[in-house]
Amino acid sequence: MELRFTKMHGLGNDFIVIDAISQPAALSALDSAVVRRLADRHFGIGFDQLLIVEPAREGGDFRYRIFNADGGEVEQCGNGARCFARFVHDRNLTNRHTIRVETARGIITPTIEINGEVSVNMGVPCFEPAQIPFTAPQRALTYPLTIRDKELEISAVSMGNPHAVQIVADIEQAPVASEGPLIESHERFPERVNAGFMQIIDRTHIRLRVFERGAGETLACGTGACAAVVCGIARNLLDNEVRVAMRGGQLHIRWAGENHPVWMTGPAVTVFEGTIHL
Ligand SMILES: N[C@H](CCC[C@H](N)C(=O)O)C(=O)O
Repeated sequence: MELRFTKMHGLGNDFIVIDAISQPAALSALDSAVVRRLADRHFGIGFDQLLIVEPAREGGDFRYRIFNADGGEVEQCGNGARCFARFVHDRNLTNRHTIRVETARGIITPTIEINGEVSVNMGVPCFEPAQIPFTAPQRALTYPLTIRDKELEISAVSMGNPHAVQIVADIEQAPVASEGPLIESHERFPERVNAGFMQIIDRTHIRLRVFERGAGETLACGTGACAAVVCGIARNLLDNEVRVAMRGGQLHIRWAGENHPVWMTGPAVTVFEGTIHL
């Protein structure tokens, strides 16, 4: 079997996008073992996540499915949402500039801006531990989290997918490689978690690194940027509009506060087209 794919990235967080509307056989072919093999940067194509474009089922324009490099299907991907919008727009699968995209955790609405960037309403963040999911007696701004012999102070939030965010003094010295995997697989996160490391530069500017669930440290993480900003705003450490600088580039995040949606704006780039031989 052959499948056409498009290689894309959002600030270096890289994806392959597969149109399962014109290639319905993709849905049965892409099991977790195949996704893992394709994700390998030597034996496969190489990507952080695989994105699938499916026909809508619940009144949206499209359905959007996301698989991490480890083969696990997940609920949300922010950089991927911008690339998804760019993909369906550039292939004339829609003539809309604001697209209603069904995800495992509700509808998100990317808009292709005049300057070519993509803005996405990423939905309302959820801080309730049970919804993240995260084991904690009650909702709090921060929680102690013990890994090996060290107690961390984290915030926890869901952007549809789970995030644990901690503040560090120097992002370049942050223990992402050593602590990231321990946080990712911590028992208090029964579905594992994305581990964010945030350095606050000032109330409108942070630097961020994310050890992603199922992918490891990526050059950028869209939901991670949203999670870090809303946790910072909830702690009154940030204003409502924040520039998030990551290794792959910058995102602009806006949040008006509790019960409001988070807005993310940034680029989406098409790199090449290819054919998978399964
Ligand atoms: N690793 C994430 C999915 C991809 C998120 C990230 N690439 C983004 O841009 O939001 C998870 O397991 O929840």
